[in-house]
Amino acid sequence: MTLLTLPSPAKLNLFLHITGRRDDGYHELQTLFQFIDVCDELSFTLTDNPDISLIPEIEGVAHEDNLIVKAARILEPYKQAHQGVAISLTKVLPMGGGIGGGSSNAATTLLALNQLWQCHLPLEQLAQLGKQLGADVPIFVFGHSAYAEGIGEKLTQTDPETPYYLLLKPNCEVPTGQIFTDKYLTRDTPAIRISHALKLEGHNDCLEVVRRLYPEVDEAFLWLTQFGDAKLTGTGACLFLAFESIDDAERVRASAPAKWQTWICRGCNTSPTHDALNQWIASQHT
Ligand SMILES: C[C@](O)(CO)[C@H](O)COP(=O)(O)OP(=O)(O)OC[C@H]1O[C@@H](n2ccc(N)nc2=O)[C@H](O)[C@@H]1O
Ligand SMILES: Nc1ncnc2c1ncn2[C@@H]1O[C@H](COP(=O)(O)OP(=O)(O)OP(=O)(O)O)[C@@H](O)[C@H]1O
Repeated sequence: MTLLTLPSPAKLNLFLHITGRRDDGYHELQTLFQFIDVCDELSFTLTDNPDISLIPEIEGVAHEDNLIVKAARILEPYKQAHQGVAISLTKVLPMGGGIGGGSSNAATTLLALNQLWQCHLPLEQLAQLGKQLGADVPIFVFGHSAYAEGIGEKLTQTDPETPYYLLLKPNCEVPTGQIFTDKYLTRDTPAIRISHALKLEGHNDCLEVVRRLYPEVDEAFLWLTQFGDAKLTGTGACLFLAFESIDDAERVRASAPAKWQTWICRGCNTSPTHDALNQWIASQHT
């Protein structure tokens, strides 16, 4: 029985500029992605029947709508084996948080089944397949911090600093589509050069719209701003603040109102999924 267990991390958008809107309604972005070591966990066991099972299902998400199942279905035509897969999920990452949990789960599934089903697809092809499931899937497939353009799929690998972060989830979920269709969203931030991206004190163009629509985010943003340069990730709802020391981060966390979920985490420039997968591959060859 082959068992592969992988972490499925969250991402932060260290900045997110919206530079335009395409004819299909999708937005042109310039953003800097970094992973954090807050993760869901997915376990994959090959089975003798061709089914794709998932335990537990996510409440409110139908089996075939789950991005884990969708990712497995996308890979099915490429599999060299007749086996199906039993997947178990430990969900930690809040949904509608702007930290990309669903996209991360999809990418982790693509990476795991590419090995277990012996599909032998290169990362570029996995990312291309994953893009159909969400704009954030390619970065999780690629597995290295990157500066992104296009709708988030044109990636340039980079290595930003890896501070500690206090991640804070206000008591609400923000649907990505709602923010991108808001008429007050800034869509004309001047494009920057890639070479400037790492030196940039960038901002998130979604912040003002999210604060106006979600008073919970506004309140949490004002609270976190007392301690430094608080930022929104993606289209929210999560906010984050960087710290040089874990003790400083812990002190601020200790004073956070109990109604908000908080995590202390560390930025990582390689995805924990890839670290674990590489270890597993190495163990298969010994
Ligand atoms: C905001 C980010 O999280 C930044 O990393 C992503 O761009 C969003 O990625 P995602 O959640 O995977 O988004 P998708 O599931 O592809 O899209 C959700 C909805 O957001 C809008 N959307 C998304 C990405 C983008 N570049 N422009 C858009 O206008 C579209 O209306 C789409 O229907
Ligand atoms: N495996 C999954 N994990 C989380 N959400 C899923 C999953 N499969 C489907 N979904 C759906 O995707 C929606 C978005 O979830 P997700 O956790 O990716 O939010 P998000 O962090 O705001 O995403 P993003 O940062 O990509 O905008 C959920 O509300 C849920 O309906």
